Amino acid sequence: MELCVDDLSVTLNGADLVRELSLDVERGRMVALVGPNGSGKSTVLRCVYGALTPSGGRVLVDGTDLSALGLRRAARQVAALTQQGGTELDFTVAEVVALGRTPHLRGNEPLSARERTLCESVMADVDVLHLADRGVLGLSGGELQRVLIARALVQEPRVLVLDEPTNHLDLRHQVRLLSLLRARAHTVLLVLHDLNLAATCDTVGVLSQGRLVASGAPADVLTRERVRDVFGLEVTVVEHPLTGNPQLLYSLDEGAEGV
Ligand SMILES: Nc1ncnc2c1ncn2[C@@H]1O[C@H](COP(=O)(O)OP(=O)(O)OP(=O)(O)O)[C@@H](O)[C@H]1O
Repeated sequence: MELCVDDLSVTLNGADLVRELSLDVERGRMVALVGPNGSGKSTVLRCVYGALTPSGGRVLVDGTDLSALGLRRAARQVAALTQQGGTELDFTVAEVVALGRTPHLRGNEPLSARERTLCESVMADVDVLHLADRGVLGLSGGELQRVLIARALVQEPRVLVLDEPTNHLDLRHQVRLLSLLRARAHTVLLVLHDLNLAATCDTVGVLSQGRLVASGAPADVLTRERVRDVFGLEVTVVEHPLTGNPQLLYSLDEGAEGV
């Protein structure tokens, strides 16, 4: 198993944010975590990429407990796109992407020819190569998000952990990103709010109040009853005519109780 989240619990300031959560991601598979705001998705990811020490349980990557590794070695195992992943300094796009190679470099060692080619090809993949010489502070939200995704990809980790990677992306870039992750057979744990995008993943895990209340194939998990129970929303579930994945349809009338 590439990533094994084993009996994870997080208690902060007396609140149980994550409760006894276990989840595996096989090599080359994509697992989406979905759930209402505040259900604990980011907290789980923070434990996986090492920003938070769980109160109980452990995270294993390829059988190794990440907490036993130093920062550099851990960063070769897991790369993260976080919700607060921006930069306050006006580095160029190319410089920010190249920072993804830091865990693989010694001191001020320059990038090798292979690494420079890797950075360029990943920038082309996520459609930011044309922005290479621009300062990141002047980018649009979606452009910056794609730069940060590129930085995580060039890190070449075993496992990619992506917290709402489609945030800010237009529809074409959302689809392009998930297609790329799938085509390259990356091992991915990601948080998504769009349940129809989550339905394209191999496994969907549903969080509610810190508990994993369902996990499995999208068609088994994304049912009308579960969406009603967990999200409090009435949806109609139809089968995608081409892929067979479940697709959720909703109308504004069903969500009219206020936010
Ligand atoms: N340091 C903290 N102390 C107390 N509670 C916290 C702390 N950090 C997060 N929380 C709470 O933990 C809960 C889970 O937060 P988390 O960010 O994991 O949710 P999420 O499912 O990712 O939500 P969203 O969909 O809104 O991004 C929330 O209620 C949040 O307010």
